[in-house]
Amino acid sequence: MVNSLFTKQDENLVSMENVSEKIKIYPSYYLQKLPGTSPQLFLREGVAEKIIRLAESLSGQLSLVLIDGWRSYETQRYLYDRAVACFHKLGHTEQQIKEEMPGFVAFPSRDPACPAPHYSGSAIDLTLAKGQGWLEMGTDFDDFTDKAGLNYYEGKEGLSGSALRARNNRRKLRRLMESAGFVPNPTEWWHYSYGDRTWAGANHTVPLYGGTEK
Ligand SMILES: C[C@@H](N)C(=O)N[C@H](C)C(=O)O
Ligand SMILES: [Zn+2]
Repeated sequence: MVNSLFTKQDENLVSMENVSEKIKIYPSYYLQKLPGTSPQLFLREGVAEKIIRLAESLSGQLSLVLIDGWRSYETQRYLYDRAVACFHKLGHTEQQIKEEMPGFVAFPSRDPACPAPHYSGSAIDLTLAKGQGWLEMGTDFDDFTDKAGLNYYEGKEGLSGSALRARNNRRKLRRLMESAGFVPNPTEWWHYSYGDRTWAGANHTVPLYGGTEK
């Protein structure tokens, strides 16, 4: 697939800074001083509009915390290599790593046919907050274990109070994001996308956005 086939490839990346009182930015990778990061968070214009509309619809003290949006190739490469090294250290086999990686960190591809989702500016990592506190989700951001799975708490009996809160908060984030047209990543409760190849697969259509530089 070539870039001209992405119908929204010309859309700009826009900064999410000061776009809504209901949106806070927590640039985790910049704060970790990873290569290729910046304190700003960028999304494709159409994706940004959806997120702003969603945020503005939140009631009371609820708000969105955006953790990552458009991601440079350099950052994607770093995250990928770091996760592989971490899985090796934990004793995972090559086969396990091959199977686990796509769910947790996409391959750092700039291939127009198959760009890493965040490199297209249409994938987003986020959570919900109430006042200053982030809602309980059961794991930290970028916890690359089964526990981060979107449905980890579903269908489990005898959940503790905090597990029940995490289950309900994951459901809440999912309901909000899906009703705005985003698709979730089954292995990471914080990752959603609109218009990338994951979204296209789930909607039996073609991606709207390819990879892009800032
Ligand atoms: C690394 C994590 N925050 C994330 O975004 N994972 C997905 C699978 C990705 O890298 O596209
Ligand atoms: Zn993500």
